[in-house]
Amino acid sequence: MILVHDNAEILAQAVAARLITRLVDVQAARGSAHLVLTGGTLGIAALAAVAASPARDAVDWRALDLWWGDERFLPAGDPDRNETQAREALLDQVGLTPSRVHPMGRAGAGQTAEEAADAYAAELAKAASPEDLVPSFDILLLGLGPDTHVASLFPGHPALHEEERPVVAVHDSPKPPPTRISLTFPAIQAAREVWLVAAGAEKADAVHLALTAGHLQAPAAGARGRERTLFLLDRAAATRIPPGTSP
Ligand SMILES: O=C(O)[C@H](O)[C@@H](O)[C@H](O)[C@H](O)COP(=O)(O)O
Repeated sequence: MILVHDNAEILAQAVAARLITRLVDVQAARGSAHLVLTGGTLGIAALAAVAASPARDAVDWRALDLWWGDERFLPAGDPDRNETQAREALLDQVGLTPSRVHPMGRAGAGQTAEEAADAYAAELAKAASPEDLVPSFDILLLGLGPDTHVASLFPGHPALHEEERPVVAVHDSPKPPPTRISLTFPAIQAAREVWLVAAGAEKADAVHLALTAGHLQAPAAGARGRERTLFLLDRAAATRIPPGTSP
């Protein structure tokens, strides 16, 4: 489903409202929820909007498992880490269960990016059903790069071809910093719902490709959930959507 809002600010507010409502519904049905966060301007703005929402604490934050779709492989606390930005925007303001917050590895902690990716895969497997590699994520948020990247899956990079491992290290990222950790398509596509969030004219072509191309040409074309896929856009990012297409 494609939803278009007037501008980035309203989009962030609408994503926040939708996220709160969906988490409340999932927790009512299953008692807990798994949410995968993204970095990027909109991804963080949506978290800040959740933090400011009067309905925020309708979510049972103690019964929420938080994961990341990707991470910049930087030292703990580095302001450019998606984890740091998520903590500042929301996580430090709500009563999460610390053991249910699952940040990806940090540089300078004695692990290579590869070792950190393997450690994350083990953490995912531990939280998953015995036959699965990752938990059944209820909502997996993704931002969208102008080059159609999602998480840290960049066009032309080997991570696009990973069909087994749920998490990989990424080097030479065209978007700084160069070293990252990312979920792969198998992990992303294991999610019940994938919500792709994008705003700005510079994303319009990427949105078009995300709806019309293959995932090896445009990684965002692989951003699909098992049960539902939402493209949550502002008008400027939605100008090149071919009539009648949906994710
Ligand atoms: O670590 C990251 O950089 C993000 O996870 C990345 O995938 C981001 O979501 C997109 O690049 C969109 O970012 P903007 O919304 O800032 O354009």
